[in-house]
Amino acid sequence: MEDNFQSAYQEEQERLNTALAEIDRQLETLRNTPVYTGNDYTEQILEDSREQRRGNLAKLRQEPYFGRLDFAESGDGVRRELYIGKIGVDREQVSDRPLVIDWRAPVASLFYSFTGGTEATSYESPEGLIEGLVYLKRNVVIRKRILERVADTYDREGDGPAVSDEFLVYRLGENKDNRLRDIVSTIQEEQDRIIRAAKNTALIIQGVAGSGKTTVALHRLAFLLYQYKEQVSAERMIIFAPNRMFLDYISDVLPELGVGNIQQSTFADWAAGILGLELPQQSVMETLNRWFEAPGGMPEITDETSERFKGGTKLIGIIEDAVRRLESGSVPGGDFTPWEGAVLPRRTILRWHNEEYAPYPPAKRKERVMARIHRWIEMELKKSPSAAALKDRKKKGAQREKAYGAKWPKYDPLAIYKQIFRAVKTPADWPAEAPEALPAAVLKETRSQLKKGVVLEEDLPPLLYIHYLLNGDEGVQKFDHIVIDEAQDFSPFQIAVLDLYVRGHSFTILGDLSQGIHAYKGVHDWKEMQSLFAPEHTSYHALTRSYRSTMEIIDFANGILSAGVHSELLAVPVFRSGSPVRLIPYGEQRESDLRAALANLSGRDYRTVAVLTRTLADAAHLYENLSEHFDDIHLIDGGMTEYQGGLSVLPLYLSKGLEFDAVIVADADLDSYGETAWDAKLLYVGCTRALHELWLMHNGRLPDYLRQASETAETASGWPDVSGEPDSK
Ligand SMILES: Nc1ncnc2c1ncn2[C@@H]1O[C@H](COP(=O)(O)OP(=O)(O)OP(=O)(O)O)[C@@H](O)[C@H]1O
Repeated sequence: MEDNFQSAYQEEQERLNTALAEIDRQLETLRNTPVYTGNDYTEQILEDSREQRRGNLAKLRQEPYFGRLDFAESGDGVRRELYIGKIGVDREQVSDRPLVIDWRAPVASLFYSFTGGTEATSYESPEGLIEGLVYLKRNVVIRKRILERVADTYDREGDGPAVSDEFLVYRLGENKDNRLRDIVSTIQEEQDRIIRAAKNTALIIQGVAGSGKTTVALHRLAFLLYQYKEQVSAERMIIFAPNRMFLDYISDVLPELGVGNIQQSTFADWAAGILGLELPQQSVMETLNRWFEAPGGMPEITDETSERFKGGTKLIGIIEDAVRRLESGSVPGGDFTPWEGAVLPRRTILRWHNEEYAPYPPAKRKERVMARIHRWIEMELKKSPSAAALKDRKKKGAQREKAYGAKWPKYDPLAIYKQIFRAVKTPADWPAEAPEALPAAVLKETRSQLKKGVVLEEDLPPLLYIHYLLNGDEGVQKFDHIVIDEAQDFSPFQIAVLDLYVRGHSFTILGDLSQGIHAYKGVHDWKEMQSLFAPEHTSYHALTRSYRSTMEIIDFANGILSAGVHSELLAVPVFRSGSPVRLIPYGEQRESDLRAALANLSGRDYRTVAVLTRTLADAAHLYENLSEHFDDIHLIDGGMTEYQGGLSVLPLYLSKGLEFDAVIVADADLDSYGETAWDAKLLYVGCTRALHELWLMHNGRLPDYLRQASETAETASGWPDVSGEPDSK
């Protein structure tokens, strides 16, 4: 075994030497090629491509590839060694194999989809299905040109028929810093299928916590850019994430994959940008406060809860009705008379509006009709009998044209939205009462909020829809693809609106219903989203394996899911064992116990440790105390734009999407968490943030689901033994 390993290592070292020498040579040649600065277009294109290759080779000379796959096609049966890296490189001499194959290339898919066995396997290539035998799947870790590790995960001539998880487990055992990383060397088969799925479908992915949803979405973008080079561009792709700090947390993955310029935004920022509204961050924080900081837990949610109603599709009908109503009475009454003696009959204007410009949306129609009127005035002016008359008519005409334009309805989304909620005077031909379909509570709340001039996050989808109905998509650059992360917190209305801004329903929608802690606005069942698309335009996938946490943590989190969330979407752990989950009752002093817990965990080899509290107010209070004792400690609130890693104190609901080497859940007891499924979801989110260590601190009165979880999973009670010996339940 040792000999095999030695020879594999030696073989890879030799191959690495050859590959590095060739990459260095190619880079040298390119660097010696004078940079073209002239105006010849073809030369400029060639220079761009040389510049890109210079950049790629400079990266590759540090870490040229990460995997090797030996594959023999059924046709000629010749075993070929294929080296797979983040970027493909051709050889200097033309050959049947590139020096490095891009991980996104069709043949590289075998590296991920092959799950073992001795049977022939196949992959889809542009020439059709290619069959053959896999002989070897090998992971090769190269850092800064040094070969650090060689691990075979499958060897046809070796002992086992299956692909081993050993290398994956080694990778998962590493500590994390303040950024999410790429996983190209260990993408798993179920993830690969999503990454490589065809572009023009709304993919809906339910994935348990830690199943790699965010990571997979980012890799999928890199894949789509490679596979559909001619059809998509990075600038026309967008990823929506829950907050700006999360965007910062994921911001390294795409550049690591050699992909730049993909737009990244929160829905609120993007929508406010299109609407030209200044949506204060304040309003996002207010929503969080209302739901998460309320004393006594989350307020009750019904279909008439404002966020939920405004996120549902019932409002669509009300909006369409209002816009139609406005439009039908839009052409002002009476003929248009720019000066005495010149008359443009209303029936002519109506013909332009209702017939000639009928295909345009209302705001564009108005624009066109007004432009036509302007041209008509200019023609009429030519008939002026004298220069003095011309001057007089010009002045009058301009004034009356302006006045006539002002008589049209104001095609402003916010103005119309206010009219729907009767927060301003409505047009004369509208009923005095607001539409019956608007629930009384939503009407009252929204009316008073709009009267104060406040626009909330929940108002953005309806406002955008009105904007779209008024202006259509003329002049709008549609997206080639949209990724929505944490999609369980998106409403169906948000998705319906986004569908208007993307070509070919090209979506990757990822989320986890068990983490649906924003139930007041999000979906409760993926069918709510699926039903927005024709069946042939959507497909559903489930990711059930969880990669983030140790088996002990996953078992414990599964216990919360079964007993508290009553969900069957349990996670399947990768076989990575660690310390038991620890439940620690507070002694005399809560804060000094939390301090001691943090001191213990941060004293180890971990890079990120978090204390999760029930509310932001708790987090702020605790932070004040802890910051006197710890240097590199940060308080995370909803307005943060950057995630710094190290030690963090944050309310549990803001930890969604993030991960930490070790997590301390403060106050995991009935004083802070009730027995409801929502409380259980909150704790599920918190517990699944931990990679290696999870400690729950409490006052002895645990919610029932936590008690049950602690009985079914491997847990330890109390402080760790100073001797480091494993301790009992
Ligand atoms: N195939 C893989 N190889 C190595 N690491 C992986 C793999 N898949 C996921 N991971 C790791 O698992 C962790 C969780 O990934 P990610 O945050 O993308 O999951 P998620 O499903 O979005 O999680 P959550 O919903 O809980 O926020 C990350 O550290 C990621 O690097």
